[in-house]
Amino acid sequence: MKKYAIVVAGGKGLRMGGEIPKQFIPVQGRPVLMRTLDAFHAYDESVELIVVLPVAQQGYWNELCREYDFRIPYHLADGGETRFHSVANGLAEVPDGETDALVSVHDGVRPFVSREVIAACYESAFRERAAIPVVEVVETLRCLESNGAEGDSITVDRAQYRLVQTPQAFRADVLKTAYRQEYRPFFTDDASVVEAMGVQVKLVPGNRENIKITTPFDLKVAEALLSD
Ligand SMILES: Nc1ccn([C@@H]2O[C@H](COP(=O)(O)OP(=O)(O)OP(=O)(O)O)[C@@H](O)[C@H]2O)c(=O)n1
Ligand SMILES: C[C@](O)(CO)[C@H](O)COP(=O)(O)O
Repeated sequence: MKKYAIVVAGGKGLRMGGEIPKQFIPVQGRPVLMRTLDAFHAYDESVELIVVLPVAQQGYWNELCREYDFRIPYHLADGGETRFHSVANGLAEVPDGETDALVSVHDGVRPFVSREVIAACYESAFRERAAIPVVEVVETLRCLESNGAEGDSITVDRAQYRLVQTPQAFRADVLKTAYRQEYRPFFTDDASVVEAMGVQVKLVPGNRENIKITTPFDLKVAEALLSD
């Protein structure tokens, strides 16, 4: 069965700030995005990788690939206005009609996804059509009431919630059909897009190290995870 992985790195990284886009920042000497692609290649060399990058960053990325002698093959697609649009651009690189192919979508800034989680997502998507990794909430959770004022909130049952990670894996035809929908602001991941057309999404256990490098603090965590 053919497997694709769309690795999205088309965002602006506003919460990270800084000169270098966060997907290119070296962590323990290797750029984040390369580490993410390494993880998929280590899982299965036959996975076809599709990297989504803003047009303005593609030249810099090509330079980095030369500098680091990065040889893992991949297709390149252009970043879009939102994550939804970036995924849609990546999905255009997956040929139509490969009805039994599987496609996963992974954040380029989640380099610590485990091989087991990647495997579990593809395997579950093969059986169930759609699968995403999640982890339990380990802190007490409060819901802000009506106007979101901090004094006006209640504790909710954390057992009823999960934190969502990527890769999010799907049968190719399901994902392609879902991404023909009009963009809606609550499409913050791929599961929400697929669910909007009535497909149920299976949850599989994620790995807690699979953080989304979003803020400068996350970079410190990433350095620490690699220093063991
Ligand atoms: N237009 C966009 C927006 C986001 N992403 C990707 O989606 C993933 C998750 O987004 P996030 O980490 O929040 O990245 P940014 O949108 O870049 O961050 P911020 O919201 O801080 O600007 C990232 O790999 C990001 O590059 C993308 O491909 N295209
Ligand atoms: C897809 C995602 O990483 C799952 O947790 C997340 O929804 C991306 O959200 P962001 O606000 O664009 O970081």
